[in-house]
Amino acid sequence: MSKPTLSQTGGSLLIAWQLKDKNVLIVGGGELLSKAYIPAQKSSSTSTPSRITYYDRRFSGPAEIHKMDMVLTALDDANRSREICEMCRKARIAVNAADIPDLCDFYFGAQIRDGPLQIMISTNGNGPRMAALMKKKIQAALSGSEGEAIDRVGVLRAQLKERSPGVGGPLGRRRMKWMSEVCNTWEIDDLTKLDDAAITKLLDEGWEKNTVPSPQNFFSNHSRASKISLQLSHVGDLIPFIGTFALGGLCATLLFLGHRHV
Ligand SMILES: C[C@@]1(CC(=O)O)c2cc3[nH]c(cc4nc(cc5[nH]c(cc(n2)[C@H]1CCC(=O)O)[C@@](C)(CC(=O)O)[C@@H]5CCC(=O)O)C(CC(=O)O)=C4CCC(=O)O)c(CCC(=O)O)c3CC(=O)O
Ligand SMILES: NC(=O)C1=CN([C@@H]2O[C@H](COP(=O)(O)OP(=O)(O)OC[C@H]3O[C@@H](n4cnc5c(N)ncnc54)[C@H](O)[C@@H]3O)[C@@H](O)[C@H]2O)C=CC1
Repeated sequence: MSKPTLSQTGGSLLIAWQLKDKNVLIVGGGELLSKAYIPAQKSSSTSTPSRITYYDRRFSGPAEIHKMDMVLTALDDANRSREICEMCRKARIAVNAADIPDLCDFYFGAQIRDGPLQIMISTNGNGPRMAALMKKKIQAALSGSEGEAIDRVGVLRAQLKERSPGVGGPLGRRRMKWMSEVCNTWEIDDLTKLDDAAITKLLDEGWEKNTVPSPQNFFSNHSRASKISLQLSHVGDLIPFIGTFALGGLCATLLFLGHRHV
């Protein structure tokens, strides 16, 4: 198998764009929109999420794209779509026109989502159906636990940064090395077992001691520790009986001594 190389025909910048606090305008979108974005929300404004505002009017001109961070057109009128793209280009707003790839600043891709895990497959406009097929192959190679594992790694990483804060420098390097080592040496299933208590333990026994325990040792200690505490609690259950025996023994001894005196 040959190593992947950068395509001679050019690629795209693949980024995870944060929509939070951004304004996105979708112009048009009948059937397409109802399938892809906001099913059945056009007719009932009460069920529209507050993040989405539906304007029941025709696109009026450049004022509509003012303050927009991104514009999508999904019209049954290709000429109007082209005009809107032109306006966006002038205003330097990123635009996507359904069905006119040549005019698009960006394309959508096939997506796999599992909690915080997002995989986008793009053929850069060459073969959308091929993107869908690649998605199936990648899905088949995933166990389904990756999203949960990444979620736990996210919590571990946040707590590590809270415990040892600061940007860059030797501490930053040490943090990155330790986190990488945890991710490299622990399997996906091991990472999913990192509940909040285990995360604290891993930071105490791993990070603080500048080591990364093997998951086998980490979890067997964990369960041995809980077995020992279980046994101790059984010993605790016996204390009343031991106490009774001791008291009985003491009484018997006193009686015996008393008898001897008589
Ligand atoms: C540029 C882009 C739109 C953009 O982002 O602006 C675009 C454009 C066009 N698609 C067309 C056709 C088909 N599109 C699909 C499917 C998908 N198309 C998607 C994205 C994109 N399609 C962007 C490029 C992405 C890339 O290159 O990787 C996916 C990945 C994601 C999504 O739709 O959100 C989604 C799969 C999602 C999934 O399964 O997960 C299928 C197959 C199917 O439905 O199964 C077919 C028929 C078979 C075929 O043509 O391959 C045509 C008509 C061509 C014609 O007339 O002949 C055009 C226009 C043109 O090419 O001119
Ligand atoms: N339906 C689908 O699955 C797909 C559609 N497309 C493409 O996406 C585009 C839209 O498709 P559909 O949603 O199916 O079409 P549609 O005909 O159902 O919806 C288009 C909508 O745009 C509105 N519109 C037209 N001119 C307008 C203007 N000036 N201002 C505001 N709204 C306006 C119309 O009132 C209509 O609601 C087409 O170019 C189509 O080829 C692409 C991929 C899939």
